Amino acid sequence: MTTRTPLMAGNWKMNLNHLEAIAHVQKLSFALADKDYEDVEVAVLAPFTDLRSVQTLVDGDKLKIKYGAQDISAHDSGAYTGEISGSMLAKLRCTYVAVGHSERRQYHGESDEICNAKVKAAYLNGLTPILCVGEGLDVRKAGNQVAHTLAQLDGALKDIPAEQAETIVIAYEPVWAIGTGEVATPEDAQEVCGAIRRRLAELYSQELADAVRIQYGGSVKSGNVAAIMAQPDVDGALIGGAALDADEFVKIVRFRDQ
Ligand SMILES: O=C(CO)COP(=O)(O)O
Repeated sequence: MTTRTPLMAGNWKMNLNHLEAIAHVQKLSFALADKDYEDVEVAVLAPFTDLRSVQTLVDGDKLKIKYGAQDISAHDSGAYTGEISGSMLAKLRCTYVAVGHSERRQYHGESDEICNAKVKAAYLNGLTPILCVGEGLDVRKAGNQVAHTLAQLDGALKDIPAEQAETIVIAYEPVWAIGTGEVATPEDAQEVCGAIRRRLAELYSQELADAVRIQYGGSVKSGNVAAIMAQPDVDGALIGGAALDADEFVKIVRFRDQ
């Protein structure tokens, strides 16, 4: 049985300017000890304008925290005003990039095809995509959460070879649980995360499926993280609001103590 290192990633969304980002990462670095990183990977997904500052801090102080972006252009370079390319993110030594967050799907019209192109752009530049999938409330009420989420997964992974897909991180984020305080039950999270892993086994191989980390995201806090992490197919969390509070984020990283 493969052991998967849990990934606790804070998605700052459109919060923390570059000065606040420095203060926040410094706070995290003071609070987190070497032993916190022994069996957990810690990452922050920062706004583009923060990334250079975060990089300088992480490099200068040799911090173990990883960082990445919240979006990536599907294009390599050229006349795409306002876009940020994968090579620009790679130059800033980002490890991760979120793809297809529900807020991008909802407010920026990102389809599964666009997510697929962005996953490809991430791999082209040596970045690890955190592919976000998950259903809205209507779909959940109709009981179609698994089919809906797996269709998003299939769409985003189209033509992605196993050598790439084996490093992907999938974040299952039910839209109705994001920023609402309405956390999915651990059983809800396990149902869909388990289905995602089985689909990865069908699309690729059991070995690959066993290696891929699947996060849960949606109103994760220090008080509910342990029960969610206890589920066999949940390998980490993608944390929004609670990641903006450094003390709370550290408690989430230390989920085994909660
Ligand atoms: O969208 C999320 C992380 O990407 C979850 O946000 P909240 O933790 O604020 O619900």
